[in-house]
Amino acid sequence: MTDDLPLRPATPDDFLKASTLLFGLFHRALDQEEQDLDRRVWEADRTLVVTDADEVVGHTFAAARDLTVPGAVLPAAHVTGVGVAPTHRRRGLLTRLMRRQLRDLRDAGREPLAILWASEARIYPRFGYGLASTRLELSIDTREVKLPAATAGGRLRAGSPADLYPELTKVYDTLRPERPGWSSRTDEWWAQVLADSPGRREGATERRAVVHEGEGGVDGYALWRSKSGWSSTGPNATVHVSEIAAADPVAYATLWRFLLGIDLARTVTYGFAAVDDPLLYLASDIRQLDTHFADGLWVRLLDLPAALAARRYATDLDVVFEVGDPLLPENAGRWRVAGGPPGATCERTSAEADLACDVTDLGAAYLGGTSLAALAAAGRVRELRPGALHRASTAFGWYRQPSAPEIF
Ligand SMILES: CC(=O)SCCNC(=O)CCNC(=O)[C@H](O)C(C)(C)COP(=O)(O)OP(=O)(O)OC[C@H]1O[C@@H](n2cnc3c(N)ncnc32)[C@H](O)[C@@H]1OP(=O)(O)O
Repeated sequence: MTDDLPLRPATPDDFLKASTLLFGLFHRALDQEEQDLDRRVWEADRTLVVTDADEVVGHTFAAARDLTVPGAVLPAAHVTGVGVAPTHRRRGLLTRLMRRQLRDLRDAGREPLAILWASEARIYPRFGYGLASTRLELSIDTREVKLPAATAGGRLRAGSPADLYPELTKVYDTLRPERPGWSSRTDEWWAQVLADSPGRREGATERRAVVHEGEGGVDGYALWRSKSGWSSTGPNATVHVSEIAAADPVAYATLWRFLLGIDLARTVTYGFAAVDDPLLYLASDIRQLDTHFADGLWVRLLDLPAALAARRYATDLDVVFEVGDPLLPENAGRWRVAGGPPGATCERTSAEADLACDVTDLGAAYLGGTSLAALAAAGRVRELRPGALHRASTAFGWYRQPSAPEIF
């Protein structure tokens, strides 16, 4: 019986078996270079495994990183590497792993929330994860899209990510505290972002970097690779952008002008455009960006009052939520969130509830991107006092949409 299989915190000895399991589950040939990089971020004491005899047949890891949320940067458990062996699937092992992980994280008290990227969007809502950020995947026809002409100077400098590493990290760290959805990166996590083993390239070049230097120094960068292509009508290469970040509009437009202008390329792809990405408003023809809407970060509140008191709100609010949370009953019940832009409190109350929802919905609304009003329109949040939804939904919003630049 699978239910009897031991589930326990990992030890360093489990890494190779767990890593081999995960390469297989994601249909990837084992890649030594990547496995070495994974080992650098993997923490045994934040990992759970299920074993069967000598084999690891289930795994989940919660990396300790910070996440930017509206108006704050908080510790967040970055859940990743979730998998169950095909020989053991659909017998409840994921359910056991998720339940135990939520309980352990909550009891440890280090992080008020957990986040993840889902391999399949149907998997995690049942564990209280709500869809908190979305993104646009772009496939841009470079001949059809023009950007406004450059209005200011600035210089582009190209190089390898390794050569430009200090500049990349500096720009990222400058921008990170303002962007809900961005995660802190140690050198080890940067190595994941820049991972570039030949097995990853799918016929494209190695990863390249370009930085923009404004008057005050480097203020933007892009990471990209390209893939050769020829058609009967001529050159048909593709530029794949993996990350682009800039501190100001000049740098951002200049980097995009560069990427869209690379000779012999006809298409530029980018999978992580924010749903309010400036490129949507810079491009001469938005349709030619060929946008495809996709899910991003899923958020799970571990400690509901701590999480709701830690973020900032766009307007004053005073609202009582009736919350359901079957997996972490400490979060269930009635909570009053009161305050405004400088800060809010979240306390248990016996007052009548204004809104009723599941913890999944508060996770979805947490980064300010998914509105409580939209969730109510979907029948997931219920308004119990007229007017409460309008006010709470406005307060939970934010001046920019969350956007997560990296699948961890
Ligand atoms: C954050 C991340 O790391 S995302 C990566 C997730 N991992 C993968 O996608 C790798 C390949 N897949 C797997 O390893 C496994 O199939 C898992 C981990 C997705 C599921 O593990 P299992 O042990 O089979 O899940 P378990 O038996 O606990 O299923 C729990 C419930 O979720 C449902 N479920 C599980 N996986 C899926 C899925 N891929 N699609 C839809 N429903 C699913 C089950 O049907 C079950 O529903 P029920 O309770 O109504 O019967």
